[in-house]
Amino acid sequence: MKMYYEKDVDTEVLANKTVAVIGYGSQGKGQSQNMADSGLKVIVGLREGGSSWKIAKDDGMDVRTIEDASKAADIIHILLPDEIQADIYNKSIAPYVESGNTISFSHGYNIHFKYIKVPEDVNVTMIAPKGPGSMVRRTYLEGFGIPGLVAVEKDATGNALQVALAMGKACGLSKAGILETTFREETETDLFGEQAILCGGVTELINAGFSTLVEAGYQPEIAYFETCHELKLIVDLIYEKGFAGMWNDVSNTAEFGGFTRRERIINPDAKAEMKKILEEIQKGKFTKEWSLEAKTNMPMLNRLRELESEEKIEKVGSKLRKACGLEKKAKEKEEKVVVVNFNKTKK
Ligand SMILES: NC(=O)C1=CN([C@@H]2O[C@H](COP(=O)(O)OP(=O)(O)OC[C@H]3O[C@@H](n4cnc5c(N)ncnc54)[C@H](OP(=O)(O)O)[C@@H]3O)[C@@H](O)[C@H]2O)C=CC1
Ligand SMILES: CC(=O)[C@](C)(O)C(=O)O
Ligand SMILES: [Mg+2]
Ligand SMILES: [Mg+2]
Repeated sequence: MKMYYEKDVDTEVLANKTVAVIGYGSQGKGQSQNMADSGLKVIVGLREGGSSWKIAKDDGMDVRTIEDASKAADIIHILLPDEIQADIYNKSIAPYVESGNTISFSHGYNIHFKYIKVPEDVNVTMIAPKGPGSMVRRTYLEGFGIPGLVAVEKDATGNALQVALAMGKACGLSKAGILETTFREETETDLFGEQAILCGGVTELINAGFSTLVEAGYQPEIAYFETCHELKLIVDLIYEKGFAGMWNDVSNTAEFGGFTRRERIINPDAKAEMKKILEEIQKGKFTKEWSLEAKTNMPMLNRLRELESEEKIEKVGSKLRKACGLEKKAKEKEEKVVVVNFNKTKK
């Protein structure tokens, strides 16, 4: 399918249109600020009394209730947690959706698994950054951006793709490129990626390496630097120059050892398990499990969060990141967010 870059996208289609971003969390904050800084008319829909309300206000955003924002919008971009989108949509958005509006997402989950049903005369689109919300904003301010995905589930107005692409360009995604996909493909690959590689697989790999060294009697600090801290530096090389670029930059010793031992770690059993995880996503097993968990106040997720915070690597890592000022630097990066369009820096 097609890749779209800056030159391929015209934001004129959004001239005089109002985009209501519902939610001001990881994605909502970054995307709203980027779109506002790109000159779009952005309003933010939130629940009054929630913590985001003040944050968005302090950032200079036009903040309204979800209902009022939905009423005023031509495009309603839903950036709420996936597990609550359907309830909020049915209660606070659907009553105000008008013919010719666009309902937009950054993950296909609720449309693909049919939790949200949109009227026939309304566009259903997705513009999904392939990265965390904080990086959507940070890379935009650095004059670049992260890649994105675009999909159209329903084109009621005849220009749904152009609307979604224009939002992507305003979010800063078309510099790195926006790949056309489908709601099914984005949903299944995103769930697979975050479970098997990006969030689940990588933390388990790191922790297994860390505890192997600590249990063998090495200092926890050296285990942390070796298996966690340095991983970013290695992945940065892969991000910039591919596997070959990384292998070229590391020592021959690391290259020989890495090539000859890696398949003993990520072995055929690991690959077979990845296929099973993908199948559970495709067949709806994961979404059933997650829906039940979300409906019952997330007992398992809360317990797993607790156990994770008690992991030795978290304690050792936090101590080291604090001691070298890394945690402070990361916080400053988050706070140094300038909402250029309103010529305001965060108070
Ligand atoms: N996180 C990421 O990096 C990525 C996320 N996505 C997708 O983007 C979408 C948004 O994800 P993300 O940004 O992580 O979401 P967050 O969990 O960060 O969303 C938090 C926002 O949702 C609001 N919210 C939470 N609960 C409720 C509620 N019950 N009623 C009203 N508002 C509520 C919060 O407001 P309050 O302060 O009032 O609680 C806050 O503004 C999802 O579809 C996700 O899959 C896509 C790519 C990457
Ligand atoms: C950051 C991202 O792309 C994820 C992992 O898919 C998500 O947060 O859902
Ligand atoms: Mg993702
Ligand atoms: Mg995801």
